[in-house]
Amino acid sequence: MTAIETTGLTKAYGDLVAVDDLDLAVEAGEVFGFLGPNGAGKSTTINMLLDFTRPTAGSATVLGHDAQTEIDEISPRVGVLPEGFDIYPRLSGRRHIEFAIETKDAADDPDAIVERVGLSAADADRPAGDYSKGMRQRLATGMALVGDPDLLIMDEPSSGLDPHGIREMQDLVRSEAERGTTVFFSSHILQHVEAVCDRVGVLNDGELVAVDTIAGLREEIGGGASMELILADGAADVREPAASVAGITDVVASDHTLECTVTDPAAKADLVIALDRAGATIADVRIEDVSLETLFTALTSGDEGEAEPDATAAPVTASETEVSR
Ligand SMILES: Nc1ncnc2c1ncn2[C@@H]1O[C@H](COP(=O)(O)OP(=O)(O)OP(=O)(O)O)[C@@H](O)[C@H]1O
Repeated sequence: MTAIETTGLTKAYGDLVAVDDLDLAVEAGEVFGFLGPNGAGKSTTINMLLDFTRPTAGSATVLGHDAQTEIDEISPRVGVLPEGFDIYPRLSGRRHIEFAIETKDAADDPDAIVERVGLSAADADRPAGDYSKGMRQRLATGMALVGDPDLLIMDEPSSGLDPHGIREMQDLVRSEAERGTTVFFSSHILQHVEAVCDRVGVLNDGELVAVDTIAGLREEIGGGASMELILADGAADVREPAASVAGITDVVASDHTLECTVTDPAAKADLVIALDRAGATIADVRIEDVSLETLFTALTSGDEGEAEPDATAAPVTASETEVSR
């Protein structure tokens, strides 16, 4: 069964087409990453799935029901972690959870939910207005989990979380998926998506530019790994035999180092065999996959096929790679 299916889903604001003819299918039980740079149309898509916004054209079904005409069938079975969640500053965290339980007419234990999202019992008693951004995000996640939803829609769930919180959120997504929940996870931070998602859909300027596993996307972009070999007797003499291996390009020899680009994964072994036959003694080998940043820059800037390997990619700031325009 498909948990989410959109057909020609389109939303225009005047001349601006925020979501353009989107055909997307997310299978039940899947953790699906919805990726794209700022302004790509992710939130607009989510808003149409939840009938917060009406499409200009096309349609969507959620859990088998039409998102526009059967939202009352959908809402009780969906947990939503919205982007920019509003709190009631004077109400405690626990009261927020209790409120969500009452609204959904669910039977959850508020303390169990508080614990599940990593808030302490003492924090749960504090007014939510005093919470840090990360604590608010945990609270919003807890409210989304109320009623054991079949589908969890998370809009930038790692927003405001520290690295420890991000790991906990990823564990939580995995454990929800193990319970059979479908998770639709929107983000512009690639590592967060790669860590938890079975497949990703990449949105750019309102259009879906790719749907695949991260490994599949890497392959689609051209394999593009880089390989560096250290040769005991120097690299100059084996440049030619290396360059003649199918799937090996851009061979550069300097001193004892041979660097090249691998466009076909099978060529790595062929290169080692070719160098051995040419009499080279390989002292070390280093292989780098295409970086996520390079991969998504290629997907979202229209430079498909020009992905560069990690070794030559621009330095990544902090520990995150973001899709940026
Ligand atoms: N109510 C609105 N009126 C006019 N334009 C809008 C409206 N809502 C969204 N847009 C525009 O639609 C485009 C897509 O916005 P959207 O919020 O869906 O992107 P996003 O992928 O969720 O971005 P982000 O990662 O920054 O949250 C943007 O150009 C945005 O300015």
